[in-house]
Amino acid sequence: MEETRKSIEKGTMLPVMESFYTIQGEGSFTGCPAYFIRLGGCDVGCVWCDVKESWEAGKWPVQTIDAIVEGALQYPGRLVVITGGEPLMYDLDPLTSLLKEKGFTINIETSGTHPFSGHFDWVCFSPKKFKAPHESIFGKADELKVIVFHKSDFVFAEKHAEKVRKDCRKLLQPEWSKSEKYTSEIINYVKNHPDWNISLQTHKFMDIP
Ligand SMILES: C[S@@+](CC[C@H](N)C(=O)[O-])C[C@H]1O[C@@H](n2cnc3c(N)ncnc32)[C@H](O)[C@@H]1O
Ligand SMILES: Nc1nc2[nH]cc(C(=O)O)c2c(=O)[nH]1
Ligand code: SF4
Ligand SMILES: [Mg+2]
Repeated sequence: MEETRKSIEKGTMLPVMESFYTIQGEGSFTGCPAYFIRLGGCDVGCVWCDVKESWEAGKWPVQTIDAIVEGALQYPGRLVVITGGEPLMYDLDPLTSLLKEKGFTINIETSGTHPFSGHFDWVCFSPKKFKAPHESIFGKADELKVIVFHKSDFVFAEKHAEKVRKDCRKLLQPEWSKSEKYTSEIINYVKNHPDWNISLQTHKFMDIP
């Protein structure tokens, strides 16, 4: 028990809610086959979160990083997406080092609310009103993906855009249940603010994980 706790703290064992080979549905890598590793545990509490069952870390089996990487190696794709839950609740240095050793391209989906760790080829930063980001995310983000659930989210998006790198891609993604209302507003916004692009949750249209 104590050994497991220590291993989680070191990042050599991690709680895994699920892992699955699918098509990246969102963001810059939309359409790319990828192996998703969904770590358990999140303390952000987004009211519209589409994986609330991930929040309680203790609910999910703890796996060694060797077992996690072995799972990824079973599929032909060499792109891994680490998501959650909130993956940066854990030290991701050991897992990403091992994945890199095996030749994977490694992307992360994060709210950026915890100190940054790990080595990534692409960092998707999706800031949340429910918990402020940790300063360490701003220099790391390759993609700023803001979920639009309320009209105030456009201002929220611009506020975060001021803090990321100049070459960071800026994406607006409609919150799934409010898609009908906000997709048209996002289209208008992007046409008038061409430095922003649209991201949709295309896996939900395709009805795949
Ligand atoms: C479930 S989160 C896990 C990773 C991390 N906790 C985060 O929020 O970035 C993965 C992505 O799904 C987005 N997302 C979650 N629920 C959504 C919803 N109902 N509609 C649209 N996007 C959603 C998040 O903003 C994030 O970009
Ligand atoms: N297909 C697919 N693409 C995704 N992109 C980000 C996801 C996530 O939940 O982090 C996700 C997901 O759950 N499925
Ligand atoms: S930060 Fe991500 S996993 Fe956590 S509640 Fe928000 S959308 Fe869900
Ligand atoms: Mg998802």
